[in-house]
Amino acid sequence: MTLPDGVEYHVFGDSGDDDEGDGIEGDGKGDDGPGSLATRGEPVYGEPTDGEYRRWDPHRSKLGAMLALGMDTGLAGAETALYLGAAAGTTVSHVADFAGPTYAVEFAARPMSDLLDATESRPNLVPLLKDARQPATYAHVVEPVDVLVQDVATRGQARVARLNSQFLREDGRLLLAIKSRSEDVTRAPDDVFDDALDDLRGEYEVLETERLSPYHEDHLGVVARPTADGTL
Ligand SMILES: C[S@@+](CC[C@H](N)C(=O)[O-])C[C@H]1O[C@@H](n2cnc3c(N)ncnc32)[C@H](O)[C@@H]1O
Repeated sequence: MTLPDGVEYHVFGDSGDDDEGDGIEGDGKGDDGPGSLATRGEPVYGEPTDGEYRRWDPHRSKLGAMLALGMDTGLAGAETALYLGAAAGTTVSHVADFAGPTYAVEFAARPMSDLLDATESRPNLVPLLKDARQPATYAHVVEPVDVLVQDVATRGQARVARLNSQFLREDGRLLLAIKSRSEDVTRAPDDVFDDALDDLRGEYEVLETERLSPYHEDHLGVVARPTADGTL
């Protein structure tokens, strides 16, 4: 697996709580060396740091889990990114550490102040207090992007990804985490994932899927690319 430029494995030492035993160090599919996934930037969520490195905790980040599990995200670094479901900035701050312009959409006002704090040292991180189900409300701000990252814990996650495909370049990637319980707590996760993948098709070609356990239970990581029609 290739990590994007700006993301690497770094040994934080004892206090850094490196990922031994989590399936990353030594035997993880995504093992690019010893230590823990890290980017360089100001800390955001109390994560361990070592100089300019900050640990990217895959237990707290679906995209971090996708990278730690060795999924082929297609990320190279310096991409233009649209992130849906930014919350307080845990994951999108790591994205902004290695990406170019990074638009962060979040509709809840409460986590916004933490997200704004994360933007202070990241001039490339653009917070948008918007509903990801209404892309027309931010279409005038967001330029075409190389990667659409989505982690919205809401019903209709595939629909949200379809609605936002308009921003994705033809050769871009959708990196989606689907949470089965947000769709229907009563159904088997595999059935929920099958329906969501069916819903994506037409707008996206699914390239890879992987359950995000042991980091996130009942979540599916999806890498997809837009189909030719209707993209920028
Ligand atoms: C699981 S949390 C995201 C965690 C975040 N991605 C991270 O790793 O740091 C899901 C977030 O999606 C947001 N959300 C849910 N539905 C949304 C929508 N329609 N538009 C924008 N944000 C939404 C929620 O408010 C919540 O903050």
